[in-house]
Amino acid sequence: MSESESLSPLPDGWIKKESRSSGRQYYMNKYTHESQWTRPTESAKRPDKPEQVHCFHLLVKHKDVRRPSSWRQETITRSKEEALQLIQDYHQQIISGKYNFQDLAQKYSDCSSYKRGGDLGTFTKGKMQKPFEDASFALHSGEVSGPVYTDSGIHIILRIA
Ligand SMILES: O=C(CCc1ccccc1)N[C@H](Cc1nc2ccccc2[nH]1)C(=O)O
Repeated sequence: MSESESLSPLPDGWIKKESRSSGRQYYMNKYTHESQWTRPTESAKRPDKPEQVHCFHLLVKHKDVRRPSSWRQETITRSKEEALQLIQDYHQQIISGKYNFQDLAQKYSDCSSYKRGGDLGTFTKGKMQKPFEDASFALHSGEVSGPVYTDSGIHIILRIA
């Protein structure tokens, strides 16, 4: 390392460390914790902000789901076909503008999020069941999905952000 390099300050976001095994100096990116032997010449890169979405959903369970019970019905007995018919009715009422998404979710959703009109808050990838995640991230803000099938039942999803 030249004289000038050792005197110049480290670029932003780097920490100088010493290897326990070899005693050699190395440099660690304080944002990603990645390390390198060579002295950095540019500021440390920050990880991309993980993409996240904010969604509401209305869930209709049926007798074959993982937990066939909800605040609405202790033992859910409707068939998958009956659940789909209900979801299609709700979907039609929402896209026609006849009813507000949150009002229907608050009245009819079989998920505990009914208390907040179906609001699930924001989430990144890796948090929700895959079909739900794929549908959510495929929506544009303000868009309502068609029927989405998960182990919990049949959902319609509204993405707001
Ligand atoms: O797992 C929950 C709680 C979901 C929740 C997330 C964030 C805030 C509030 C609730 N409820 C299940 C039904 C259920 N299964 C889901 C699968 C994907 C998204 C939402 C879901 N809701 C159930 O009640 O059986």
